[in-house]
Amino acid sequence: MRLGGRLAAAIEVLSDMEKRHRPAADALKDWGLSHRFAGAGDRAAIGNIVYDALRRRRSAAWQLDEESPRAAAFGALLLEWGETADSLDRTLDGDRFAPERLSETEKLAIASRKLIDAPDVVRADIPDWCQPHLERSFGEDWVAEAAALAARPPLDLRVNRLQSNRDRVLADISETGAMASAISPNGIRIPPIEGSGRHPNVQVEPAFQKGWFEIQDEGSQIAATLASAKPGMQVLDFCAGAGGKTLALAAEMENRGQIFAYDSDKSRLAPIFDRLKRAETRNVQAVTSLNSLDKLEGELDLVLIDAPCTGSGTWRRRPDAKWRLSTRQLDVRIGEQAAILDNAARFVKPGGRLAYVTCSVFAEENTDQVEAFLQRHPDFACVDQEALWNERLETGKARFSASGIVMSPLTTGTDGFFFAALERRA
Ligand SMILES: C[S@@+](CC[C@H](N)C(=O)[O-])C[C@H]1O[C@@H](n2cnc3c(N)ncnc32)[C@H](O)[C@@H]1O
Repeated sequence: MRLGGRLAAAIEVLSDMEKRHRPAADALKDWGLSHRFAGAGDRAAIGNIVYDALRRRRSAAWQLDEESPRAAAFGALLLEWGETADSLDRTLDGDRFAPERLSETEKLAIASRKLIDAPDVVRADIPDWCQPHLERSFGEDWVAEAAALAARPPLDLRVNRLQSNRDRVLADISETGAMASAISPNGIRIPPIEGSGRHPNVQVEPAFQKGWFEIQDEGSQIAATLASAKPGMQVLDFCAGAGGKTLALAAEMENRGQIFAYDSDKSRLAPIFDRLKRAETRNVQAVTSLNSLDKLEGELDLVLIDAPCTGSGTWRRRPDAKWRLSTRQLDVRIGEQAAILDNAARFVKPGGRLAYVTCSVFAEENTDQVEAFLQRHPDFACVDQEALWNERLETGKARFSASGIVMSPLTTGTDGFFFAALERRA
């Protein structure tokens, strides 16, 4: 397929998403199933246009002065693929699979509108209601922070120290362009893709099959490192999900001590069993019944809460979620987070630690939660978060406050994450 056909396909997928209110991944999968002639390269390119269009939806609408799937897809090529109105005209000319070429009105809008003059919410590429939340979290940097959340993400891997080391994995996958991560001591980064490219399918690498590495955003790796699990500890991963952080904690603990991996949703926890096996993790018990944990009350060295959240820190990877999110969902998550904090804290032993993590950048889900928790639980106190960072990591600088650490694409080059460590008084 030429660019014109790929562009037309992307418009079709974006229209389908809009009409049927469905996630990008589902709409792209369906398109692929009903267009089997399209090769892997075509699918990757169409996916890239769709995801770029979703990341930059408001800028694209501003640029073309038109809000439609067509404007979003053309905008993606103009804003992210280095195309111009002229180059698109030339490329699409004579391509019978291409969408209608840019109209004179659209061309006029492109020529006369400069993104730098656009309102803040447009340059930030966010829904209006998110502005006060981002402004509260990032102060005067909020537009730049939000814009960084609208860029393409890298592919991050975490080396499993139970089985390998970073140099060995880097040597093994050297042809992928992988390099050591900037901050995470066990991290490897494959930079963001360009244009119509795609990230290598690292899951087919023998090194992956052997359990030498996992796919995990560097921010998530850093959060697991900051949790400070040590060999021999008794640990509860209270929202374990598919076990991304559990596996990182097990490696930090060198397979010694015990991790209870609990999740209230059995289906979310299910993939953990295969992952534990592949990583050769031997100190994890997956738990699906909260009652079975009762005997651990007041006994554990570390309780990690990787809380359900809005995911506003992951908009680079899931840009469709940015437009679906609502204040109502934010309120629901805030309620869940407070309840989980109260429920999980009782397992921490006196002198033990509670680590609270979200992949959101909203203060309401982060520092506000920590501060409200401390009001309700005066037997807990925050540790010095910046000192903890410096003790656990050799480099890097995030946004530090007394009640937590915020990572973001702009400051740490990671997804947006929040981490806070609290200690229960002995
Ligand atoms: C951010 S995800 C966890 C991701 C996982 N820790 C990882 O690193 O791959 C949040 C998880 O919290 C779980 N969850 C939601 N409400 C919960 C509750 N009340 N108790 C325990 N887990 C809960 C969800 O099922 C979901 O798997």
